[in-house]
Amino acid sequence: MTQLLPRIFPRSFLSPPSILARTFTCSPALQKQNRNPKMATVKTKTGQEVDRLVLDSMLRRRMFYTPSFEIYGGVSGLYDYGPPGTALVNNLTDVWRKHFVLEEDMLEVDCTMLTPHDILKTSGHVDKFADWMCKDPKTGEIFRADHLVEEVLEARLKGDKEARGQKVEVDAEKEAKKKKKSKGETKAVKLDDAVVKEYEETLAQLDNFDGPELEQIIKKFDIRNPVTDGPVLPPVAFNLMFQTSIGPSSNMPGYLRPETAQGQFLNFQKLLEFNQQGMPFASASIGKSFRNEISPRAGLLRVREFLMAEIEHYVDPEGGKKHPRFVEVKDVEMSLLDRDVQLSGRTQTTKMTIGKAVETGLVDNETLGYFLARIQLFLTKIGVDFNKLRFRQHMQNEMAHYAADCWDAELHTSYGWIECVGCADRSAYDLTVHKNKTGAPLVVRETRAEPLRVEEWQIDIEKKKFGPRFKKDAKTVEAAVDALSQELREKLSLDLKNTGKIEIDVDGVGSGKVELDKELINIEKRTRVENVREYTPNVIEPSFGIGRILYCMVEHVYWSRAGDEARGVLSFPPAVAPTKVLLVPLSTNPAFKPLIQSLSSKLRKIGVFSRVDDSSASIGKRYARNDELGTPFGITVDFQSVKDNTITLRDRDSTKQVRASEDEILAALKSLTDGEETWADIIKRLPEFTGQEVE
Ligand SMILES: Nc1ncnc2c1ncn2[C@@H]1O[C@H](COP(=O)(O)OP(=O)(O)OP(=O)(O)O)[C@@H](O)[C@H]1O
Repeated sequence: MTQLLPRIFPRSFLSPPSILARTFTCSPALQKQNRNPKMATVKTKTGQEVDRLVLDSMLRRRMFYTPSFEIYGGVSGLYDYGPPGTALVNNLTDVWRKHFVLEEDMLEVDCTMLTPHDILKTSGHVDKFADWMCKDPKTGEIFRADHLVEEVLEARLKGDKEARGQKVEVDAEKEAKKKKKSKGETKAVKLDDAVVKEYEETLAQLDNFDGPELEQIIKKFDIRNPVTDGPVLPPVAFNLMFQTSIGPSSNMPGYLRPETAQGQFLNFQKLLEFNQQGMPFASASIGKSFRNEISPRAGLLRVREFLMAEIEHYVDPEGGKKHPRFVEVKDVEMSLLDRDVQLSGRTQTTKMTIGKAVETGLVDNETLGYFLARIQLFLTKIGVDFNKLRFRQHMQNEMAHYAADCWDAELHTSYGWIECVGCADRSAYDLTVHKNKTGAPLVVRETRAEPLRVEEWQIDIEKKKFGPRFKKDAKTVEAAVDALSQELREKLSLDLKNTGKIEIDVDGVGSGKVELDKELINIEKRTRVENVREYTPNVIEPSFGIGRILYCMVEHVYWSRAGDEARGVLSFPPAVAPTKVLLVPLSTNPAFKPLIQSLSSKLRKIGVFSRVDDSSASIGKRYARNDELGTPFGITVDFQSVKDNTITLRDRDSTKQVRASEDEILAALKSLTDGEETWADIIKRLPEFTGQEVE
């Protein structure tokens, strides 16, 4: 009997009311998706060009993933993973844990997904975690503004190329969608050279634009609904968080978290204590995040619920943010696409070691550089093709105002370059805002070797009067006073002396301005002797989207045997392959059963996940099925095995086999799946088998 893969697979956490109320609605978005026009081309690792539709249908047929709630019509942007997909996710996160958490002694935490409003208000998500969308007032269609600009300008550039008789790479998916919905196809219209340049420059910097800038671009280039050619309204901000309320009384608004980071920041003080005040250190977390994307598309690449793996590395901002292990990665060569190149409208990457990139200041500091290199090592370990990987620096406007530097690891696929990992130096922003809001000491305290004498402007607050004057806002006002810079304190001390009162800005209190007089505060220059240094650590944050990485990696390891599209192979490295070894008895003869059962149990004991295929299909068919599932090794049991306990081991990629005793093959499998040996090592030390299995 065929041994089944584990049947536990995570379902989407989000359920539409239609499912919960058991009524039927059919999502037009999913219907559109299911119509599945001819797709773009996947360039495989062996250089073939395969229609993406072929890979897509293989992944669905083998149940790597499937649209959630499909029999109810589905909801775009929500997917369930099937057994091989779930195993792949688990193996990816397992490698991630070993590569980052274990290797660096990180402190892993698991925080709640439900987050009260106040936390996300303080972090800035309530006000700023938004994308820009525009609406076609006639059809009601909603577009993500930057995607709309991209689509229209790319179509015009394509039309220009056609008119100039140049070769055009066609994204057949987009073309087919367009044709289906409209009369119009891309028009072959020659553009002015200056216009082409302007379009290209705009596209290269698209991530750099905010809403008003996108509005200007839409006006300037007369961007319209690509289907109806109708005008669209100016972009408006759309917050991407799913709102909910916590508890039955609905008086505690909350959100499903859009990232795992905030839970880690809020536990900083306890984690530092757990780490016995040792700095630097990192926390890490793997968990679901939720974003109400305006236009989810491209399968797993843009979804509304996804697994994130995030690291928050806390570092002393003084001393250049050095990393003690940077020397181990400094020679790692990387493809870097820097900000200046993008601003000039180009997309060429520079190959450079990370050591050089940090030395020349291209990458801001060692700790950031260390993580960029470690991200690359992780991605190539799980099967990502180095030649389809680049690190793109964020442009100034693209970064949050507090970020010091930010790079995305992007992977090239049939959808173009896709951001899969973000790596940002978030400075001290997050810990500072939460500290200011709550008064919790999210800081590091270190005893100084030599006491430090500091001349500074100090503010004394008359607490007895402060409370009655500001009531519930007293703490917030006090925190704002504490946060005043030395420069401002000096200026305010003069104002206070001259006018008897001052005004300061306080976030979240009425109009934001608060008046303070001499009765409430006093500002004076004094000398302070500091025995303990107190500082807010800076945070370097590598942030991984597991689903995106999974899909891009699948495209990178995909190829078809002998150029035959029907014979797909997924060459997963053994560490991430859903099943490590397939056990195949030569036929359904009961004589093979005891040996298969004993092999199965021995493999379980040594921790190598196997699966039995004892169906009546031919051996070739059974292996072909497992090529599609990416199973790297196969053991065949024949009558020779029953006699002398020798078995064959087959390598998925080369289809070569070796024959040896059961013990030798099991030991080889263990070292192959642990990554201690490769197939090239095995075939050197065990006899190759080129004959036929004994029937
Ligand atoms: N809607 C999504 N679907 C799947 N993965 C996502 C989604 N949004 C973000 N991610 C993943 O989470 C990682 C970190 O999130 P981050 O906030 O940096 O993404 P982002 O810059 O908002 O992404 P994008 O610009 O593509 O919307 C991304 O690199 C990506 O792998």
